[in-house]
Amino acid sequence: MRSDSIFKDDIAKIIIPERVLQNRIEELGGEITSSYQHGEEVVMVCILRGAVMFMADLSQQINLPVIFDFMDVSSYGVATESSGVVRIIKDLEENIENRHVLIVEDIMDTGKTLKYVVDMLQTRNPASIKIATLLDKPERRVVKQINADFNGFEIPDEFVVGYGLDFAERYRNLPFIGVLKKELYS
Ligand SMILES: O=P(O)(O)OC[C@H]1O[C@H](OP(=O)(O)OP(=O)(O)O)[C@H](O)[C@@H]1O
Ligand code: HPA
Repeated sequence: MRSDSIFKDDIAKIIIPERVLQNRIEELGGEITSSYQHGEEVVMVCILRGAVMFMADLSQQINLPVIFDFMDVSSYGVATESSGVVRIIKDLEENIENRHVLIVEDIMDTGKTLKYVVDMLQTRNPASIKIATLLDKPERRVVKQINADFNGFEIPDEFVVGYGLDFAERYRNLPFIGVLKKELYS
């Protein structure tokens, strides 16, 4: 972390440093590329807002023609516990029928958000749906029928911020994944 970081006193520890994060994203890009046919077009669906950083970096490591689209769903509001009620705030612009969809998500926690998004996109008859998540907190899973095809890191059950992930909309612009000090939200 920069020594003059405005958030320095809020982060208990860094669990995934910037370099480690970027190396893994490069690997994931390779895995994703080889999982499709050569030259196949993929519609990358970024789940706003947390997956913005991951979408931007991951897409540059995928050697396929990719189309960007964005969907905004929300279940957390300003809380650190999922409300369980997923709302669509912004839908896709693209018609995904008969197209290959790669959902790009920052974190799978309870799994409720991804389950909801996958079920909804499935009704639009895409050629395929795959999921790429940067982080997975398996201990927190409530919805068991959902798995990421590509996952960056498994992390313990701690509330993390940075690299797109927020607490009350803050900390998204940190270049690493860190654990927020408990006293800031408990
Ligand atoms: O597996 P789950 O328990 O459903 O949690 C994961 C979801 O929660 C967060 O979104 P949030 O609603 O906080 O929106 P944000 O991406 O805009 O921060 C995160 O970005 C995932 O989309
Ligand atoms: O640990 C987390 N941090 C930020 N947002 C989240 N959404 C689900 N889990 C988390």
